[in-house]
Amino acid sequence: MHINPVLNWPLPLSHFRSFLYLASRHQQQQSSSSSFPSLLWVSSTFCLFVFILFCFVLVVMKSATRSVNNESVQVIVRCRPINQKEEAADCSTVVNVYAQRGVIEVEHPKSKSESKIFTYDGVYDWNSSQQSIYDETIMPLVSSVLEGYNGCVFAYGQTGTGKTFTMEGGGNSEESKGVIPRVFDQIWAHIDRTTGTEFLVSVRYLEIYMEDIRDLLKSKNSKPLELREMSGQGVFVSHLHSQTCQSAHDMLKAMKVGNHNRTTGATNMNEHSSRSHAIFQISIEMAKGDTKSVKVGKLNLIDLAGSERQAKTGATGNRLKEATKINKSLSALGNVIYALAENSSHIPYRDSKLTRLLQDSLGGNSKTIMIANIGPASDNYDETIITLRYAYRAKSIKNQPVKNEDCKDAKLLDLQSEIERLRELIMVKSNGKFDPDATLSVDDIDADAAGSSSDSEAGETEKREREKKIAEGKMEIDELSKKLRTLEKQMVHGGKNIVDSVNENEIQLEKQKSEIAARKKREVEMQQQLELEEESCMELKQVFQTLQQEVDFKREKLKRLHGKLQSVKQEVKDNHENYLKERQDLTEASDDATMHLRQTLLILENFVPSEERSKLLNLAQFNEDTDNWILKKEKRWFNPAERPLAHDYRRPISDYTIAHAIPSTGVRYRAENILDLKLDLPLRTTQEYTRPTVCPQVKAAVKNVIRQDAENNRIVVKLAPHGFTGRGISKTELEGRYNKAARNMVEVNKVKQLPKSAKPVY
Ligand SMILES: Nc1ncnc2c1ncn2[C@@H]1O[C@H](COP(=O)(O)OP(=O)(O)OP(=O)(O)O)[C@@H](O)[C@H]1O
Repeated sequence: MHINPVLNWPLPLSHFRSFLYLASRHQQQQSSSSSFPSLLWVSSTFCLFVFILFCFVLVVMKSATRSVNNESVQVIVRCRPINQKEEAADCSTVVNVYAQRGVIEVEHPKSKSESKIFTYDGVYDWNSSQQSIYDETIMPLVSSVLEGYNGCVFAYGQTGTGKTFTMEGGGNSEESKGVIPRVFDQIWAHIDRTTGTEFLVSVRYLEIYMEDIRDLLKSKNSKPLELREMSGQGVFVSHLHSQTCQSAHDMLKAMKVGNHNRTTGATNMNEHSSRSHAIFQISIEMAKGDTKSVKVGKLNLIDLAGSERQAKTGATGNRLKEATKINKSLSALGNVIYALAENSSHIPYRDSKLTRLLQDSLGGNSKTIMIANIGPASDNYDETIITLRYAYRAKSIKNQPVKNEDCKDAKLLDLQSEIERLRELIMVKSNGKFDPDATLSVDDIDADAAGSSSDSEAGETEKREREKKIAEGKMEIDELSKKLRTLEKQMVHGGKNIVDSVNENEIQLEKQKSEIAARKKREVEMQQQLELEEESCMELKQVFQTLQQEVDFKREKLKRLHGKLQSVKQEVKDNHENYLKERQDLTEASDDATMHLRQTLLILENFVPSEERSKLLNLAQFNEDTDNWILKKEKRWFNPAERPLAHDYRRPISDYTIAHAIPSTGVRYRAENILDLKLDLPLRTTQEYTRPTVCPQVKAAVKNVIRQDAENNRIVVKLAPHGFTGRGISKTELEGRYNKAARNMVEVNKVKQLPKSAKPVY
């Protein structure tokens, strides 16, 4: 807004003021005339109108500045070194990394001239260190989270390209530490330095395995969790365990516990392949001084499972099922990226649990970094190109990060008020002498009691009762103090380790690092801008002196455009080939599933009686969400006394148990029958068995066939020199059975030729 130097008012206001001045002059001149009242009315109406217009402009400008706060998803690409397997298979390196320009070039394995070029916010080759990636890209994001923004870092790429290596690290050394442990260090270095602020840091860790959400901070067999959506909170996982941390070490411990519980497995492409998407969530609540205003920074650190082709990973059985689910959710992620990049009206977030959880990180309230991991080998050319294309598209996704200030639902506020309440309670109980660490001594109490009853002659019983009451009070205070200490422990006072951490050199170093990172980023951006401008300015710069020159220039331009057209055509062709490959993979997976289904149906139809089948069918129902058959929800008994009992277990009878057996809590007891399946007793017993009578013609026909087969040497009767009896059958009985069978097949030539000592083997 311009400032009028004369009146020193912003322009619209200065107009407003001049108008008032003119109106008053006019009023003075016309004071005697009869039109004065009407002029005053007109001028005041006009003033009001201008004022309203001015307010409106202000509001529009403010909302415009807010909507301008769009921020693109930052995309960086990291290429891992070629591995032994690839070297042994004589694969060549087809990836060239130009870090200064932020460019990745991928050569076609069969023709080097057919290379593809992609530009990103940052690119890192096989020599890049974990430290440089962190300092240059992640550190600024974590600083924003510590100011109250939401942040997200996710690693995406083909299996075995180094996502876990980048996010978690590749060993125990300091240099090999990945993004996640470095984030812990940065957060706690900040807390240690920030005086006068209280922090509440908590972590959660979950995995999405075969479209089931599992809590990684609980045991491996914990129940799958549900996704919920609430206005203001967005999409979140309900009942996910949240662990409060007091140090970087606590966070590291939580990460290790989670990693231990995470599902991994070996494939041809990676010995320790992650079979699930893992999301490590950090929440940092910050309250400055005594203010009740709390800022909350949330950070999602995501290690996605890698996309894979069955032909390369050699996945079968469970591994194949996992791969199908992984590919399905990654393809849903790809669709979301594509729709956001194309500004589509519908973004298919609901297609998978992963995309629902990433809803805020992609196109929402978050600062997001995508790390696209690729391999350099010619063998993975197709997969590398697919990853690079997705990453390129993700660059154009716009987010709207907003600082989470003055959060009313912050846990820190509850914690602070609970601590306050406990302190007051302890104060009241200890007669105004507040000291949660002090324990009241009996002598103090005795002295107190003696003082208050020195005049009266209290008996022994009264004294004992008083002592008992005092001891009870002491216990209560101890209990409250313990509770208070536990709560206080959860909250961290910033600046506690200021002496250790505020090392001038360290702070200086950190400042320099972020300056270098910002400069490097600017350089890359400028370089990219320069290249773009150079290209577009070429035509303008050209001075056409002769017609021939113009023709040459136009020909050159045509050639360039032709090249671009060819590369677009190639992209379409590649996409089509990829589509065909993906379809083939899906067909193979579907064939596998069909075969499995046929086998199961065959068993069902031939070995499971029809009434049992229909019983199962009545019990089962198909769940569209989980894409699976589940058993129908069993009946829940509101009155615990009505619940059926399994075997002779005891029914819960205590008030406490009954009070907790509310169906909504989901509490179950061992004695509850989850499925009330009644076993059908067989209609007949074995004693009632009678041999079926065989029609004599059939008997004769069978005998005939056996005889003919035996004559043609098709029946082989295995005999051993020494007899062996089966379980529960005596030797004589066995021989008797053998002789009977032999008599039945008396005509069999082979039997006739057997030595007399020969005995059968069963
Ligand atoms: N930048 C790198 N430098 C050295 N080794 C690396 C690098 N990136 C990956 N590796 C090695 O490559 C192998 C595979 O890496 P990693 O397990 O991280 O892949 P991934 O992408 O997480 O695979 P998946 O999707 O199957 O889980 C590991 O042995 C890892 O140590």
